[in-house]
Parts: sequence; structure tokens; C-alpha cells
Amino acid sequence: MENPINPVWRLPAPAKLNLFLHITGRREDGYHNLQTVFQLLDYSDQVSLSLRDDGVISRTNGLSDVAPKDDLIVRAAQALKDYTGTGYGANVGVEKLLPVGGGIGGGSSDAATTLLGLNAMWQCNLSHSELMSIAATLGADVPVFVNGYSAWAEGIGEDLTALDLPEVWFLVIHPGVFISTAKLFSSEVLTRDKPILRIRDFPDADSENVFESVVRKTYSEVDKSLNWLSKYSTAKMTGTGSCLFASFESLQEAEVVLEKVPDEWSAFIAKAVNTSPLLKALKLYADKK
Ligand SMILES: C[C@@](CO)(OP(=O)(O)O)[C@H](O)COP(=O)(O)OP(=O)(O)OC[C@H]1O[C@@H](n2ccc(N)nc2=O)[C@H](O)[C@@H]1O
Ligand SMILES: Nc1ncnc2c1ncn2[C@@H]1O[C@H](COP(=O)(O)OP(=O)(O)O)[C@@H](O)[C@H]1O
Repeated sequence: MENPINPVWRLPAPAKLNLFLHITGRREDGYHNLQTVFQLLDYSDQVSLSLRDDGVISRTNGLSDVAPKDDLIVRAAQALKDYTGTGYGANVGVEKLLPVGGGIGGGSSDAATTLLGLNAMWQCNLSHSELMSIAATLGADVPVFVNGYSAWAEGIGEDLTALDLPEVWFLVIHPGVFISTAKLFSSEVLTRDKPILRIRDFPDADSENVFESVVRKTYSEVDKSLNWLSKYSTAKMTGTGSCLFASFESLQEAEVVLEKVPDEWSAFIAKAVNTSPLLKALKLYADKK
């Protein structure tokens, strides 16, 4: 039974797609400068948070093959605690729906949800820019989820301009392959000198995901599933893979293709959203307080 004095907050951690992904250069610290469009999806992990007054951060549930101290929900809670010096602690947990290592940003989104949720629950009242700075220390993909809007992104992914994108339906296929982001960024054959695009060039510019050709050569299952989805619509890979996606004007059109996805791959349909469902959910909890 729910404790009415110390309720559990259940907050969404939505997925993202990279509608295109270019590398424009490499920085001295080894990170790469990117240009990308982050499309947020109404399809989420669920993060649960409850207050502890003993200062302890404890993971209640999460991925069994990720140690609690390495889990991005625990790392995000610890980063906020270290920054603010709060005496509070929290029970943190995540029910995973988003495939791990699929390029749809699940771990990063879990971290962002934990950060924003605990900032409110612990009444830290950090500014947006402070939260964005903490987010960037947790991973290049975390700031977009803290910001909460589909966006054009530059830098390592933290320099964001909100975009108003068509709210279409995406069919996303996970071909059952785990791809390490760090490993792909170190590939010798990666194109790292794409010309700089202007925001207004999108979506008409000649854009691609520079990781796609590299992944296709190494992971035959990704190549096979991209070929399969391309029979129905323009199919692309997101992030460093392994998920791929195609857009449809209506839910019904996406459902027709979903039905045909071979059993060997998992797949889901998600609505494109311009505003993160997290911002809406946080507002509900804030209004209740
Ligand atoms: C490629 C992208 C595109 O959205 O997404 P994913 O495919 O991982 O979802 C992101 O840039 C990934 O962001 P994220 O997964 O948070 O990466 P991080 O944990 O910060 O970095 C993992 C490793 O990737 C490399 N890295 C990451 C981002 C970047 N701009 N340049 C890099 O060189 C670094 O080697 C780093 O050690
Ligand atoms: N809460 C979490 N959810 C998913 N992955 C996590 C989490 N915490 C840590 N990780 C680690 O992050 C890596 C992949 O993260 P994920 O965000 O799923 O993939 P991607 O960066 O491809 O979108 C994995 O190596 C996983 O072990």
C-alpha cells in the first residue's frame, strides 16, 4: 500500500531518436562535436522515487546486469546530492521498457528524470542552467532530456535549440544487438568532417547518420533489419544503433507494418512529441505538493 505521507513519485523517462547525426570534428578531450536533431517520443521507462531522511541513496529495482553504483539513476541522484549537499536521501528505481544500448537514450533519460524528480522532491530549487551542467557530467545525451524539448543539437549534444517537429508516428525496431557508444566513436572509418549545416537547412539538407554505414558492416542483423524496414518506408538508424526507425502519418499505417515485423526482432510504435512527457508529469506532482 502507498504511504500517503511519503508517496512514491512515478515519472516517465522518454526515448529519443536522432533524425540525423553528423560529426563535424573531434575535440582535444577526445569527444566529438555533433550536429543532430533529437526527436522525443511518447514511449518511456518509468522511474520511481521516494524520500529518505537518512541521506542514503538506495536502488530498489533496475537492470540486473548493471551494478547499483553504476546505474545512471543512482549516479544522477548522487551527483545532485554532491552538488547541493542535501541531507536527504532517496529510494530510486526504474522499470525498463527501452532497450539497452539501442541508441534511444534510455539510460540518459533515466538519469535526467531522476535529476529533475529529486530536484523537486528534495526542494533543491536548482536553476535550469545548474541542472543542465550536472546533466552534461552524466553523459552527452542527458541535457536534451533535462531540457525537455525535441531539439536541434550541437556541441557534444548540450547546445540545444527547441524545434517544432511534425507529430508523426514512428515504428522502432530493435534487432536484438547491443552496441557500445564509446567503441563506435573510436572507429577508424567514421566520417568526422561533415560540413556544418544551418538549422534552417533541416530537413531538406543532405543529412545522414554517419554511424549507420559503419554499423551495417559490423552488425549483419542491423543491416538485415534496415533492408527489411526500407521496403515500407524510409528507414534510418538512431544514435550509434542498434535501433532503427521509420515514420508514418497515422497510427494505423504504422500498425500495419508492426504486424509484419519478423519475430526475431522486437518493435514498438511511438508518437513523436515536441515536449517531454516528463515535464507534464513533474508539473502534476509539483501542483499536488
Ligand atoms: C551517439 C549519441 C547521439 O545522441 O547517442 P547514443 O547512440 O549513445 O544513444 C550520443 O552522442 C551519445 O551520448 P551518451 O550515450 O550520453 O554518451 P556518453 O556516455 O557521454 O559518452 C560515451 C562515449 O562516447 C564518446 N562520445 C560521446 C559523445 C560525443 N559527442 N563524442 C564522443 O566521442 C566518448 O568516447 C564517450 O566516452
Ligand atoms: N538505467 C540505465 N538504463 C540503461 N542503461 C544503463 C542504465 N544505467 C547504466 N546503464 C549503462 O548505459 C549503457 C547504455 O545505455 P543506453 O542509454 O541504454 O544506450 P544508448 O546510449 O545506446 O542509448 C549500458 O552500457 C548500460 O550498462
